[in-house]
Amino acid sequence: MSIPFATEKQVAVAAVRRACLLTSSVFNKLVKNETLTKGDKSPVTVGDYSAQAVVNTILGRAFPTDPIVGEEDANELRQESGVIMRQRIVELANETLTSELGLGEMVEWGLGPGQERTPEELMDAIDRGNHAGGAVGRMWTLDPIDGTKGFLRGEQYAVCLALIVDAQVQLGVMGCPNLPVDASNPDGPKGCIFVAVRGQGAQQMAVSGANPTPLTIPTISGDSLNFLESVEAAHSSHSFNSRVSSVLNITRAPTRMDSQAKYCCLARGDGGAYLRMPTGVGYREKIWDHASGAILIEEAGGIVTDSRGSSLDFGLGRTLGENFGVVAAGKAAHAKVLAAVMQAKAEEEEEKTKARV
Ligand SMILES: Nc1ncnc2c1ncn2[C@@H]1O[C@H](COP(=O)(O)O)[C@@H](OP(=O)(O)O)[C@H]1O
Ligand SMILES: [Mg+2]
Repeated sequence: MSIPFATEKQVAVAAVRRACLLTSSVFNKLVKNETLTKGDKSPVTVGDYSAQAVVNTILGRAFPTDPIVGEEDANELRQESGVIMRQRIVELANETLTSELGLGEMVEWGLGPGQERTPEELMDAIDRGNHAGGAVGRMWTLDPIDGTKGFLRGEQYAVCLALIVDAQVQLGVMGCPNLPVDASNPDGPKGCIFVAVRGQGAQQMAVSGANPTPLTIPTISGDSLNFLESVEAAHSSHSFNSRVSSVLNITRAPTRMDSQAKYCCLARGDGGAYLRMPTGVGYREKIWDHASGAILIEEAGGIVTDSRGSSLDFGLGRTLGENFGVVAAGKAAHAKVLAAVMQAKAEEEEEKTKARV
């Protein structure tokens, strides 16, 4: 009997690995004209666009009928003002698609020497990420550089790809090129890929594929629980998390980190819980910011819900339309953390009411 999603896993790991090599090559080296600000005020770089071009090209070749929900689109690049960025993206994407990595995946997936794509093909590949999402059928979701702000600061970022079937995440692959392989040796080797397949467990490996290691979230006792949270206070309320820490008598400072690398760290026990609390009304979390992280945690033996305890619903389109925030933790810690979140919310509400009267 064949192993479910074996080909999908192989293709997704190859695509994420190439995107990791690409993004590492521009990491810390971006120059003027290689970054722009999107309509929602968030930054996007030639790294984000070219990584999406590469991953979507590989997926388009391996699974031509699968739709993709990707973070970026090529609208800005198709304008006259996007010419310089477009040229650089074409150069980076082709360098990556044609490189000979000796990984045995070349010809079949349209990779390797002589496989250059035209600028039009690469812009179309980026725009293959325009799918609206939904609850029925297969679709991939891609964040080519999650944590673009971390990427620009020279800190953490992740290439995140997941396969969703009928609204359930079945496969998640995350590449964290700047994450230490071993958290207890922060100055040691960096660059990890995390893989999870529904019912088949979670793994960490080197970007090369070497040293695959199964991951299980360790049971963390009350005293040593600590939080992982966003660096950006605009993405997740630091003050609310500190209120939750007080409820739980947590004295350790939270570990602040950009991107879904937080889920990866939680899966290997480098933190006790990931808390993401909305900072204001209106923002809806995007499916590409959570799909691969959520399956990694579940397959490593943990639980992921929103801040009200509901499961994340990946079948409502490009956003997690009905969810508010995220609470992820090992099985033993999750209920405790969720209860503390509820209590902290009630206390906050009470203080607001008192302040009004
Ligand atoms: N107001 C907001 N609230 C929550 N998340 C937000 C947000 N504005 C942007 N984001 C998302 O936060 C992601 C980064 O998360 P984190 O803070 O954990 O690193 C961004 O991903 P990109 O960097 O891919 O744009 C973006 O999708
Ligand atoms: Mg993102």
